[in-house]
Amino acid sequence: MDPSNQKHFSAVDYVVFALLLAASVGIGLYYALSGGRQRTTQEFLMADRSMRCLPVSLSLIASFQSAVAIIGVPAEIYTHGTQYWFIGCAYILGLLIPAHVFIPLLYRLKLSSAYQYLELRFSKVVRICGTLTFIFQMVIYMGVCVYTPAFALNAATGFQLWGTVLITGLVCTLYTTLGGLKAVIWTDVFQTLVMFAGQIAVIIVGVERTGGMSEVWRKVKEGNRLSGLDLNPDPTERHTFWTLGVGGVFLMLSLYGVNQAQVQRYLSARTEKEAVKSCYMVFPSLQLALGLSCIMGLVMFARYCGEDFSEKLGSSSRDAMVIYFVMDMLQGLPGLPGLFVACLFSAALSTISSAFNSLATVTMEDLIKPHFPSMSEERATLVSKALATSYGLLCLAMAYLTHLMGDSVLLVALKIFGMVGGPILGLFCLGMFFPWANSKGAVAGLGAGLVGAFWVGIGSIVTRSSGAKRLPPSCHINTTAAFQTAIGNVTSRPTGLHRFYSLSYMWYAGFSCLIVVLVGLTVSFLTGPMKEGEATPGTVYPLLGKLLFFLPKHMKKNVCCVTPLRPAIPSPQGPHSHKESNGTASGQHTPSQQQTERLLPDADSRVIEYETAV
Ligand SMILES: CC(C)(CO)[C@@H](O)C(=O)NCCC(=O)O
Ligand code: NA
Repeated sequence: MDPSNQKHFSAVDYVVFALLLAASVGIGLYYALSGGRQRTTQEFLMADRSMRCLPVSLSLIASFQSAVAIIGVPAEIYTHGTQYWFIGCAYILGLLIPAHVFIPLLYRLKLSSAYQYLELRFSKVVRICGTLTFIFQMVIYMGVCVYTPAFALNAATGFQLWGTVLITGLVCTLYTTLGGLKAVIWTDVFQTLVMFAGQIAVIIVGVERTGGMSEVWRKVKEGNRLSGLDLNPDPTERHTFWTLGVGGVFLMLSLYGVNQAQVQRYLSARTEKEAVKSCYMVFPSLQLALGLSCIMGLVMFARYCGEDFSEKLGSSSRDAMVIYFVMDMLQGLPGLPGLFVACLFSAALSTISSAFNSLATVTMEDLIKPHFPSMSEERATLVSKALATSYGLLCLAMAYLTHLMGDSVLLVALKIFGMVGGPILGLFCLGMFFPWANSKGAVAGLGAGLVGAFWVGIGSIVTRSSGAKRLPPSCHINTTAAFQTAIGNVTSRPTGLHRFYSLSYMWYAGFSCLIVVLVGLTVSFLTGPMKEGEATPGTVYPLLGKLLFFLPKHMKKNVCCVTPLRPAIPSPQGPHSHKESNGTASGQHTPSQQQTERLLPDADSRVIEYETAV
């Protein structure tokens, strides 16, 4: 970029930014030296299962709200209009289902890693496949997260690119390793507040400097940036109500239902009720975050009227222009550019730290501990800390990989969530909702889901079938209409495989989840489906039983093949009563020898709980 276009920081800005880093490390140090001083894995990885709902909920939004969203969403609104806002509709089911299906089921199993569920429900192999898929997902995502803010700052202000990447990665590794999950959650709380403060500051100053609310509104309307509800059912249409509001639900479920980073936070809550409450509290904050990013995109549009930034900012224009806009707006207000940079890095740090800690957890719990059952707690904690550090260093390497990709960062992040998170979601759905699914079916399903997702994902990159319609770079309605007819004449509908490749990326999660379930069920039925009572108690959610609530009980029992959500509590009438426990449609359940063996060694408490109950 031409250096004359670059904006510069004042000393105050550097101080504000340095304060953010210092405060984060300070919180890490505090939790290294207080409480149990991070000497057990229970504290380091699970925060002693003692958290309250407010910090948990702020930490939940921080996990997947990174600089990618802060920069990517305004850039999306600026170029394509406000259609993306409808992803907010997906938050409703995308949070209600985790709160009422996933959290109760996972919390009651007293897990440490979400993937432990897969061993309880299926087998060790499925657990390891699930864990490896998760590690793959988070390692790539982490690279995007650490690279994005550094790259955008570099393009707009000449801030040293790799120096910034290195500082972010190292500071984050430091406080994550020092303070464990408690530090991660409490820095998330602090960083989420800084994130909102930075966005609000830019919007207030931006509206002021573009001539007030009504002026912004007028320009946005003239430029045709306000999108109505697009109900086009075409699944290749990039953003419509269906892709965002329905496809987005699967994306949300893969993040808020089964992703270890989030499940670990639910499990760290002191009670199940607090966990559910924290999930509910994510809703307003996530809407606020989405709303602020959208408004920022609109203010930016009002300011530049869709001006094309590719000349000023080079190839990286889409994402870098957000920083350019911020620096332009905040010029002459010392401290505010620093606050925005702090906002950007808060968003990034809180995501990367969640990734480090969750990766250390699954590597420890799913890959190492099962092989060294007699490892001392002290040793295990030390290994977990070493793991957190190693993932921190790996993250720097992944940032370099992102550097080589060069696409819109929001697109890259959401594609990763869909392509890799979708199949994991499918695996959990297969286990929770389909009692017949067996372990062979699960492995085959996961494999097929990943192949399907990567086929369409890579196909779309190679054939460049993004399905994006660019809005004209102008404020005036006349040119808009002319531009749209011109576009309409040029673009023709893709056919055959090309049509498959142009599937909207918002459907990737739903599409791959569906493949996992379909292939998983087919293979299960071919290889001998599981029978009633074979699955570990509490691992199947009686979905069919709940959907067929109108059937008489004995018919449901035959059709649904369910195990109770919670080990059956004996009712006063004795063991043979037909009272339903916890609303499930099950009959009384007797554990077989096989099931007891299927429980993990560290699940002793569960076995006892169960046996005493029966
Ligand atoms: C996870 C969602 C989709 C929820 O709105 C949102 O936070 C988002 O678009 N995130 C993008 C990825 C990121 O910010 O790292
Ligand atoms: Na974040």
